[in-house]
Amino acid sequence: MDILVQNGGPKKRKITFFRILEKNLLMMMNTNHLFIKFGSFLASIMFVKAMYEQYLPHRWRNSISSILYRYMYQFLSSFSPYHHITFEEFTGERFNRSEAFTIIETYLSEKTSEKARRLKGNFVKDGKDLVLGLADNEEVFDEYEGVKVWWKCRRSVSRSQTINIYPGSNDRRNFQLTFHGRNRDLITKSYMAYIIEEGKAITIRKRQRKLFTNVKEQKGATSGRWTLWSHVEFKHPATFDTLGMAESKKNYIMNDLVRFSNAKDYYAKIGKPWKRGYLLYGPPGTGKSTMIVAIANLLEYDIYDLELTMVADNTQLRRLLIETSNKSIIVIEDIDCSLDLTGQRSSMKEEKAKTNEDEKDEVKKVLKDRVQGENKKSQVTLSGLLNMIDGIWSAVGEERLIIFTTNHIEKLDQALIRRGRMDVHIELSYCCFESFKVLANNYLDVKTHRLFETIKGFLEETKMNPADVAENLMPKSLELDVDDCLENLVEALKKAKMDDQ
Ligand SMILES: Nc1ncnc2c1ncn2[C@@H]1O[C@H](COP(=O)(O)OP(=O)(O)OP(=O)(O)O)[C@@H](O)[C@H]1O
Ligand SMILES: [Mg+2]
Repeated sequence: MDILVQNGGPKKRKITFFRILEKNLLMMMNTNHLFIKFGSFLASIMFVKAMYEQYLPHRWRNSISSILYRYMYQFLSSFSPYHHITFEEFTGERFNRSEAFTIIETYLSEKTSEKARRLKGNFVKDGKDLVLGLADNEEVFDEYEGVKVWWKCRRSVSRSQTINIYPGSNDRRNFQLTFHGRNRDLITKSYMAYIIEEGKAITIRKRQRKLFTNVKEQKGATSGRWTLWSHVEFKHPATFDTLGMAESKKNYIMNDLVRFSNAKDYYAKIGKPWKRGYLLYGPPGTGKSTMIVAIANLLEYDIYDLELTMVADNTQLRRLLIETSNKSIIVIEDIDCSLDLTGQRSSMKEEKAKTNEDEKDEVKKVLKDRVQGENKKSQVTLSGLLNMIDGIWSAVGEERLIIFTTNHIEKLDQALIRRGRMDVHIELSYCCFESFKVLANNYLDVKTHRLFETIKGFLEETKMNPADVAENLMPKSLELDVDDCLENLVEALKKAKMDDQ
């Protein structure tokens, strides 16, 4: 409300103002009537406001207003039982987003988006997913162990006159958490720890998983940092459901994996880094690589496919390890062919025997020659690899699986595969009837068939890997004819049996 005193010059007007104010204050103090006291109090405030607007230079007004507001706020909040914690979006360096703010934002986007009335949406993963978050200045409540707290996303626009080259960088956002003072301990200790854990878990759940491979050092496309890994989006439909394997073995492996992924405290208790080694061995085409994908899909981990021949030396191997993220699988496929690691701890006699054996195996010989050629560049040693698996550096990061695959377990150095390094050894073998049933169900949607008994008999007598069984089960035309597919398989099994004899 503006009060104007129009008569007289500015000096006279000022005097009139003070007189009226004085009269009001005197009236307020002298009267016994509550109503008049209150009325004159209000009138005094209005006069002060009018004088303030009339006589105070404009440049002072904002700062005086904010000081007054701050003191009034402090005065009122000293009576309030509620406490506040503020998390700024940017702390310290202006363009470094605060980790706490990001975690809270993620937490609130999932936990409170059902409760908030005003939300804001954003597309992520190249426009495939919609993420909802709290709209600016919207408040929402959350409950923790029966205690209610309030979150508010506050946004203010800086009044600074400087022009900023970064879009939106004049906006300041923060999350304000409000709670009753009597719950202070619970909120600052357990609730905050809970938010951090949940926020991180949600981030991991929602992230786009990646398949990494090691490269010669290059600049990361998004981070701009020099990196040794390049990646693509990880998408592979193989799961434990589609994996042909005896049910009991499958359950054992799945239970072991799930137990591992929930065993953070256990590993801390026994004083071991939170990692586990798996060795998958068996003939070609028995599902080793497929199982790695199934594991990654089960635990929602990233995969780091490490090509050892591309690694210059042990130091680079260590750097590669450091650059891997948590919740990931580090895979070295065909470890027996990757580098000539096997001979380094064996005696000369064993080495010679091994060479003779290899020469029988033509494919392996070609591979070995190639690897020996590439080895000239790579100086990774067995001890370097052992250190990567369980040396001091292996404790960098957590929740990681290291998986080796091989077709020839007998050729590997015992030090490499002993328990503690490769904790679980899983043999993937030729197709058994149980594996066949899983494949038949996947490929043909059949659980029983008159030819099943015949196939069972053949599978017991002959060795066919699941990859070949799967290929025979694939319909050869657009129309799915179960009889045809199963007969194809019977023919193939017959042929394999004759070849074996
Ligand atoms: N146990 C299985 N269950 C389902 N599919 C399988 C299985 N084994 C093999 N396959 C199929 O055969 C193909 C080859 O399997 P995979 O690459 O996993 O074999 P591998 O054991 O890794 O072979 P290699 O030793 O040659 O690397 C896959 O595309 C997969 O579809
Ligand atoms: Mg493979």
